[in-house]
Amino acid sequence: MITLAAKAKLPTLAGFFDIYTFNDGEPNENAVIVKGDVTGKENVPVRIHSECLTGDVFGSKRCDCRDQLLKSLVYLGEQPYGMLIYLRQEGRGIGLVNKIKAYSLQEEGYDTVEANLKLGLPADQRDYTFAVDVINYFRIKSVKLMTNNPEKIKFLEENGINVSGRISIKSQTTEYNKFYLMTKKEKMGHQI
Ligand SMILES: Nc1nc2c(ncn2[C@@H]2O[C@H](COP(=O)(O)OP(=O)(O)OP(=O)(O)O)[C@@H](O)[C@H]2O)c(=O)[nH]1
Ligand SMILES: [Zn+2]
Repeated sequence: MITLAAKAKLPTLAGFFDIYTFNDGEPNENAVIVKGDVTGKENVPVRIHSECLTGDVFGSKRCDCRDQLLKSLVYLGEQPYGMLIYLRQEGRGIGLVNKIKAYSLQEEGYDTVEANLKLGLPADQRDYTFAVDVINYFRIKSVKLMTNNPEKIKFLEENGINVSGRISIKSQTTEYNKFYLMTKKEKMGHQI
């Protein structure tokens, strides 16, 4: 269950959005940015983006998060309606300190999945309940999910959301992220 906490206009590099924050009884302050009027609509393009401080903010090349974030924003900015749900689940839910510990292990040769396991943590600890609640809050009839991650689609469908399509977000492969992207494809089933 979520309730609206505050809403305001948010002009961005990708056009005009509204930003919503909600109370959901959890300590994380998630943000939702909405293009146009999504209420009651079908086939709404939705990006569920997981926080990556190193990538989203600092432009780290170890991952493709910033690339996906910017491409999603530009795409949404061109649509009549759509939204981006920004979930504060850094490091696939393990937090910043653990993610940096995992990076350090990756420098010793572990891949992104093995590094989490080595730390005694699950490979992916994320939960998309907040996203489900947001989609229901706007009474959205169906979504086109902007993702390469089949787990996100599965979670939404198992929780009663009608996923009418998938929009893939192709990100740039570089010498720094190619092993990470390959691991996502081969070990985490990403459609890339
Ligand atoms: N634990 C850990 N988290 C990482 C690592 N690299 C990126 N992340 C986090 O992974 C999350 C993004 O997940 P991805 O697997 O890149 O993509 P996704 O969100 O599952 O899939 P898409 O919807 O296609 O973007 C963010 O929370 C990042 O902080 C890493 O090496 N270890
Ligand atoms: Zn990242």
